[in-house]
Amino acid sequence: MFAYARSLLNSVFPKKRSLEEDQDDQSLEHQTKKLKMEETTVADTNPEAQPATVAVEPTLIYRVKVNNLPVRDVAGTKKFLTKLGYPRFKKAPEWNYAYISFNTKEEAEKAKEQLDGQKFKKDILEAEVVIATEDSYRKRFMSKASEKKQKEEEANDTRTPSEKLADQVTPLHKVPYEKQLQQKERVGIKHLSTLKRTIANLKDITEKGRKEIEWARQPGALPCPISSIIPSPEINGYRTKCEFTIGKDLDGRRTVGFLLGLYRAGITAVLEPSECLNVSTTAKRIAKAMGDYVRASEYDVYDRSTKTGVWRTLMTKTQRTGDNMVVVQMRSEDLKPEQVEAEKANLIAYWDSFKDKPEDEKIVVTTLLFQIWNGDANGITDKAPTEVLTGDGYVYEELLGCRFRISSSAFFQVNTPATELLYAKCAEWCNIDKTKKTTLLDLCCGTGTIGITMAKSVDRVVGIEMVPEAIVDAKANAERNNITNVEYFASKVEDRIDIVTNATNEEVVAILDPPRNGVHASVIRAVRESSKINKVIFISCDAKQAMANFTALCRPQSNRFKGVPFKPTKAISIDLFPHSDHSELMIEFERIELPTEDEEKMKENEKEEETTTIKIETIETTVEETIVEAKAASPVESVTEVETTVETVVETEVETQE
Ligand SMILES: C[S@@+](CC[C@H](N)C(=O)[O-])C[C@H]1O[C@@H](n2cnc3c(N)ncnc32)[C@H](O)[C@@H]1O
Repeated sequence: MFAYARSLLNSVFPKKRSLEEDQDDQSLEHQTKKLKMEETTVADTNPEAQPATVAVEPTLIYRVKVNNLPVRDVAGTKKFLTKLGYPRFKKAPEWNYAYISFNTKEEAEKAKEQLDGQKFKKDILEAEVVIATEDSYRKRFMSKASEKKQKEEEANDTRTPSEKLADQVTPLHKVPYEKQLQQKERVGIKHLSTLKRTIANLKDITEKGRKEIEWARQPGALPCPISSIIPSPEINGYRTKCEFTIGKDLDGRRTVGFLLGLYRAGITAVLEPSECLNVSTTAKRIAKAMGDYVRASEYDVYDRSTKTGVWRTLMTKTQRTGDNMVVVQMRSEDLKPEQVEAEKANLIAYWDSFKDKPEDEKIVVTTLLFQIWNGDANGITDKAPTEVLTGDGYVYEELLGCRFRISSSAFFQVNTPATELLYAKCAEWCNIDKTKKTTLLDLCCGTGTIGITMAKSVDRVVGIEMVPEAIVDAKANAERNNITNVEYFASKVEDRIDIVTNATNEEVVAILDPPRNGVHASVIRAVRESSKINKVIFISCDAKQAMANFTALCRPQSNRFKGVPFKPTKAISIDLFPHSDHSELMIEFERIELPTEDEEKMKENEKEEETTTIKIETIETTVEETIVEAKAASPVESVTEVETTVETVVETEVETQE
């Protein structure tokens, strides 16, 4: 009888689901499972990981080996390294060390500096930078079984080499564009829900901290609204920058194109990009013409395994203004200076000859650059100078009514029409109040595009960028577009956090458009501590990797993260990379508003009164409903008995709840 009444009550007072249960609801779980697969590919073929090569090109892996870690305590190590900004590492339980991978030597050295000498548990950590070839790295971490499986898969692979290359460079090329967009939209949703869950599940949070992350503890999967993905206006041939390898194809013929990504007995095959949908017709034509040139050359192409040969890399920047930059890289160790000079003259004459060709073969190279590189790393490098052979050494691009100069080493988004949509949306979200004096912090500003296109609606723009050539471009770009309220700093943002911290004006808005792995944690700390910044627009081309930044921006205040935290308020994905599995995710973060002490007290009182009233009202209704239901469902029992029992249970409920 009592159980019956209890079950009736349970149907009216359902057991409260935890927030975690709410978040993990069926549909999301299903979505997450589906997305797990996508997630793995995101990390492997990120557009900015290999912005120029498109194909998987890196041959050197930069890792930091962290020694003196506790054996077995992987969870503790994860907590410790995540706190320092390194959530991804490799450690087997029996190792007393871990490996953290980086894209560049500089990043690895920085991490080494940070980790070396840190105290963890009872030990002082020792960190060292380890550089390995991708091949040896793969062997080190690939088990015999997976190596065998891969070999079997390769043997059963019936695709032509061109198809393999297309699958590698543009993995979604067979998926209808509408479906690609749906897939990318789901990825954005998944990242947002991960952010919410990560914040909600943070451990050791004080009562005050809980209030700061109240938004993450609300029911529902998403922390903020996400708008429909913005498609790319152009879906084929949109890439303005490509970096091609000069090597040999599967038949040993000298070829200019992308690495097929297969290593067979030290041989790396290069294939023409003819089937790659994202490469522009001009870039394909340039690659083909350079192929003809190296085939006719008396010098061989560079061989990565023996480190011999001459022709190494070709980079193209093909803008919609009609400007085309070609950068040719060679190894000169075996050549005499006069042979190098003769080759430069040949290249000038060669590219010049394409200006007068029939329309379908015509190539107008507006600037030709040349780089000598005898080092190991592959690709155009900033460690060697680039010589301008023809033109002024720049290409120019039009974007949102402004004209931008781009040098060979400067970053510029590779899909111009989609970038216009991204920046226009970013400006809309900045929602600049023109009656107020606003400073716009353009962090990781590249050639200054975002700040310059928005400069007229703000009082001041401050741009920080680590590539000095890009800052020279940014200054020239501001001048060219008659923008006078900008200031630029050639530095890593983390080395000039004073600029972030000291930014003052009536309003300060920060736009963070970092590389795929985000910014150093100190930048996020500076943004949080700069009380004038109330809005951050974060543009990320790899939200999975930027998650540590998002979390750092939103986590409650602590000794390490001071300053009132932010919360995500809206988000949108923009597809800058059709046929690849990447897109940009833009998130608006706003500083949370904490109630004052008085407001807090008033709220508490109101809440208490409200809860009591609601509970009493609910209980009254419940008693009535329950009695009616009980009467209907229990003809054999005495109605009075049912009434009494139900009332007893309700009273007990009231007592416990109050
Ligand atoms: C995704 S790009 C964005 C550039 C620019 N906002 C644009 O849209 O053209 C990232 C830029 O951050 C720069 N960068 C990378 N790490 C940096 C750091 N630690 N400090 C400052 N700039 C950095 C890169 O050189 C690159 O220009």
